[in-house]
Amino acid sequence: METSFTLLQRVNAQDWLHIDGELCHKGFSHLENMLTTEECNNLKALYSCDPLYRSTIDMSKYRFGEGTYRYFRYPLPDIVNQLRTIIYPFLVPTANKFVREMQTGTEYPQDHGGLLGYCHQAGQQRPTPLILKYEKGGYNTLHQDLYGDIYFPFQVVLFLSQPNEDFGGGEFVMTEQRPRAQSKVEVLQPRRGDVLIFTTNYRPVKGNRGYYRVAMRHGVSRVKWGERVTVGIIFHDAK
Ligand SMILES: O=C(O)CCC(=O)C(=O)O
Ligand SMILES: [Fe+2]
Repeated sequence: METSFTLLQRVNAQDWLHIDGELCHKGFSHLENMLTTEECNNLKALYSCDPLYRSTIDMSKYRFGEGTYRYFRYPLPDIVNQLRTIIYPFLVPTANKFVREMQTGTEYPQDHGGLLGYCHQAGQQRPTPLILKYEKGGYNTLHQDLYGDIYFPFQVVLFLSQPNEDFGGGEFVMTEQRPRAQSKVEVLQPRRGDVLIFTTNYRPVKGNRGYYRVAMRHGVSRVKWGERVTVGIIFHDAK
C-alpha cells in the first residue's frame, strides 16, 4: 500500500471488533497492507545498524533454529515504538476478556506506558522488540515469547520481505495444543507490509465446565532460498 496515512490512522481504520473475534476463535489475525514498501525497506536497513541493538542472538547456538535476531535498545526506532504504543490499547479489551475468562485476577492497563510500569516494577526492564533475519536453510523452532511473570497475551510480527520474490519457504507456523488432544497447525505466508497479531501464550476455549487453556506456539518453517526479514513487537519487557 503506497499511502500517506499515518500509522495511527491505519491502525484506527482496522475493524477491531473483527480482530477481537479472530483472536478469540483462532488465536491470530492477519492484517494486510499495513506498511508501505518504503517503510519495510527502511526497517530492513536498520538490521545492520549496530548501535540500535542491546544484544544479538545466533539462533543455532541455543538450538532455537537457524538465523540471527537482534533486540533493539531503548529508545526504540520511531516506527517500532509507535506501533507498539498505538496497537496496544486496541488489544486491551480482548486481553482483559482472556483474563476474566481464565480468572487469573490481573487486568491490563489501558495504555502501554501502564504495562511497562508493571513490568519495570517486577524487574522486567529490558526491551523485547527485535529484528530477525533468516537466510537459505534458516528456520525458527516453535516457541512462546514470555520473558517473565508479566506478559501481554498478544504480540505482533511485521513482515518485511516478499514471499516468492525475496525468499521461498519460510512460512509462519502456529500450533494449538488442546488438552489431551493432538496439536493443530496453521501455516501462513503473509506478504511484505502485512502484520500478524497472535496469542503469545494461550487462548481460552469454552468447555463444559468454564474455560480451558489452549496453548499456542509459533515458529518459522525452513527458508528454501533468499532472505527473510521480520520485526517482532512484544509488548511486555524482559527480565
Ligand atoms: O520471523 C518470524 O516470522 C517469527 C518471529 C518471532 O518469532 C517473533 O517475532 O516473536
Ligand atoms: Fe517469537
